[in-house]
Amino acid sequence: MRKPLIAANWKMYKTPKESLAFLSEFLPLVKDHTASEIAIFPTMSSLGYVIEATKGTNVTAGAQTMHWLNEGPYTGQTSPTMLESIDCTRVLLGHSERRIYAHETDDMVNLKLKAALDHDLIPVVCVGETLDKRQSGLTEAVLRWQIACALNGIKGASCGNVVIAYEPVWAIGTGSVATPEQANEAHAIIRREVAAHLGVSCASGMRILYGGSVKPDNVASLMSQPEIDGALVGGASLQAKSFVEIIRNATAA
Ligand SMILES: O=C[C@H](O)COP(=O)(O)O
Repeated sequence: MRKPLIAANWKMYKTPKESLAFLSEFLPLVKDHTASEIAIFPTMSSLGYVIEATKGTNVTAGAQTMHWLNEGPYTGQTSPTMLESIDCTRVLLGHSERRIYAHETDDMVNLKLKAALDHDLIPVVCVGETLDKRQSGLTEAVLRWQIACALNGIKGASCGNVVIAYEPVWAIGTGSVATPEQANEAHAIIRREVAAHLGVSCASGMRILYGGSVKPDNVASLMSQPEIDGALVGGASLQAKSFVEIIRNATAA
């Protein structure tokens, strides 16, 4: 049984003060929630504050990206050891906005995934096709390629905590959510590809989240699909009430 994970990706929103104001409204509203895990990925400037404020609660926090090396002359980067040093437990890897705007490649995502596993950080590896690729009938090929590259050289034994997020690029921030059936089909492709690399038992235990215009009123139908194990929420996670509604609706059925 895969426990759902509902995660907020705050992208480049919220100062530390705004992050803490969100938490003071949000944490009391979810304190008794046990039906899913809850995670927040704030900006790097807010991360330490959010980690401290969520200690001892049912909410955990993670970074939106990291480098794969422990230190070096890489201006602007944060390393896995630096995340560990502030008690960070999770990290997003290969988000399409990182792939597009920071030119992250599949090989870099693979290096980052290996580093995350070496440092016991729980990774959420993001994959997803562009509209152009979907319209050209290449969704399956893109997903299989991205998963194969990300998992290259990784052993099934170390897959326990890996989470995948399927985020069709055309659904991110557009209001054009994938239908539950489209998302379920994509998740099934991803799970089959994971099984081919890491084995069936690893794949069947792995959580695959859906991300892309998730809102309080569409999360339940997405979560009703057998292959969908949670959500990675952008815009609708920025308001505490809306994110709480998503968390509740995701596991209400
Ligand atoms: O990481 C989250 C996704 O990019 C989805 O963002 P969105 O919910 O604003 O579409």
